[in-house]
Amino acid sequence: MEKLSAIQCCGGEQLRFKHRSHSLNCDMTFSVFLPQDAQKTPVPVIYWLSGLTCTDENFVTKAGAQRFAAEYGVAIVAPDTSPRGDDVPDDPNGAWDFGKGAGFYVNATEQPWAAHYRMYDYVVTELPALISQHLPVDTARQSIFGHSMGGHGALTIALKNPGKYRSVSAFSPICSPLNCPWGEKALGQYLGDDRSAWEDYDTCTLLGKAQSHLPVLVDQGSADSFLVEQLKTDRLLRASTEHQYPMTIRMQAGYDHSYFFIASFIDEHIAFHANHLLWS
Ligand SMILES: N[C@@H](CCC(=O)N[C@@H](CSC=O)C(=O)NCC(=O)O)C(=O)O
Repeated sequence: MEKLSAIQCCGGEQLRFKHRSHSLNCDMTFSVFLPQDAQKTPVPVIYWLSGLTCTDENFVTKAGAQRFAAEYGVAIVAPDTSPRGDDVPDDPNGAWDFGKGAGFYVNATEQPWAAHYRMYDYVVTELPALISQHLPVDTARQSIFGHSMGGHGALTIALKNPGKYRSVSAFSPICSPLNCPWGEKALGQYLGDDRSAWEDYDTCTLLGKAQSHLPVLVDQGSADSFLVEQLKTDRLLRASTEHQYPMTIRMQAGYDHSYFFIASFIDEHIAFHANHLLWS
């Protein structure tokens, strides 16, 4: 693991690393905020999963999360959103909602994607092992959150791995990739035509299979231009009611899909996770 940068921030450090990923078969970068407390003792960790078109840097530079992570003494790890490099296949037409920048946090089974597009394994297994080996983080105390495609990633990963994460939250998540154009485009190519294989990565379907409940917080802006066609928060509301899965879903009046929305509520999301990581 090679350290690319280290910048003092809010009493702690904003770090960036590069490493060879065996899950993704390529070189990857990721960012980590370590609070000052990490100089004394391993700290709990929250994973942030970004959305379409993002790298590890969007969240680091736009969300304003470091001040609150420092306050609660938690690390935040922000991976990239897809495999990278010249050997990694991309959308032939250069689309922004498929291929590089759009890994969808799944393990692809179809060619030519299967050799590299394994973001699920990368986030769930490889990255936690790597950071616990090299950084002062306590991966027995983990939570996960994300935005849009990353909100879908956070929710599905938490639901598929009971006991691994203490809490999950999402801003503007894609609630049911089985039922929206972004999801149909990505899962259809990464996983193939058999839609039953997609159910394993569909939050609304996974809620119906859950044997236990973890704390869930979702924020959605009412002025989000993707809400009706892509995100479909109404489906999440219906599924949580139908399957009696308790969660807090808040419609935030007037907010759009941008990082200005995330920055407006990031303090509440970090406090929510800190509550479960530090005191429960
Ligand atoms: N390029 C697109 C807009 C893409 C976009 O809005 N991406 C969002 C995530 S969308 C769902 O996963 C994002 O987080 N962008 C990065 C940022 O820093 O804002 C278009 O032109 O419409």
